[in-house]
Amino acid sequence: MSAQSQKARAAEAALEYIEDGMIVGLGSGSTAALFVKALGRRCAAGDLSIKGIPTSRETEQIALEAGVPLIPIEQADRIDVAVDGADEVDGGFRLIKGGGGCLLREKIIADAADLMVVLVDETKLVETLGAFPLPVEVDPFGWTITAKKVFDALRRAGVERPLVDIRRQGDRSEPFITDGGHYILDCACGAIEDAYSVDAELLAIPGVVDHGLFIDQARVVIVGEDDDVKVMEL
Ligand SMILES: O=C[C@H](O)[C@H](O)[C@H](O)COP(=O)(O)O
Repeated sequence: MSAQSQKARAAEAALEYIEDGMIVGLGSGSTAALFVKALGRRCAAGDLSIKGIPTSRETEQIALEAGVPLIPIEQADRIDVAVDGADEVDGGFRLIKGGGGCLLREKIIADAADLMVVLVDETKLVETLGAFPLPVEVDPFGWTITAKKVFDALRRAGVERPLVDIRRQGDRSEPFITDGGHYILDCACGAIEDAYSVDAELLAIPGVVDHGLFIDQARVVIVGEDDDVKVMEL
C-alpha cells in the first residue's frame, strides 16, 4: 500500500481529537491537506462545528475549498489543537518540519495550541533525526553571512559535516520565499544527536527567524500503516 493511503488513514484518525466548538490549527503539506479535507467533509455534513486557523496560504486555500470555516489568528485567544504533518519523527516525538517551507507559522500555531497532533506515514519514523535536511528560515538581509553562522552553529552543536544550501524555486535561479517573506536554508546534517543544542545554537543567530526542529511540542503521533493506524501518546 502507498504512503498516500497511510497518510489518509492517519488523517481520518486525527478527527477523533476534534470536538465541537474547537479552534483547530491546520497544518501544511500533503498529509495535513488530507486532514483538512476530511475535516471539511465533517463540517459540510453538519457533524462538526469548528473554526480553523491555517498555517500557510496553501492550506488556507485548501480549507476554503473544503468548506472549513476559518478565522484570522488575531481573533483566537486560544487554539485547542494543532494537527500537522512532519518530515521526520523520532522516538521522543521530536520532529523535523518545514519541507514545504511553512515551519514558522506551523511552530507559532503548535506552540499556541493546547495539543499538537502529528500525522505521518511509516516512512517518517526515524531513530535519529537528520537524514532529512533541516530547514532553517532566515531573513533575506545578510543571508550569506547568516548561512556561514548556521554552518558554524551546527558544528558547535555536534554536527560533523553540515552542508548548508539556500532553497531555490521555479527555474532554481530565485530563492524560495516563505509566506512570511523569508528564505530557507536547507541544512544536510546526516544525524542530529543533540536537538536541544542545535535549537539553542541556531536561535542565537540574529538572522535566523526559526528552524524546523520541533522539540517538546507533539504529544500525539498518529502513524498510518497499511491496514491500521498506530496512535502514540506521550
Ligand atoms: O513545511 C511543511 C510542513 O512542515 C509539512 O508538514 C512537512 O513538510 C510534511 O509534509 P508532507 O505531509 O507533505 O510530507
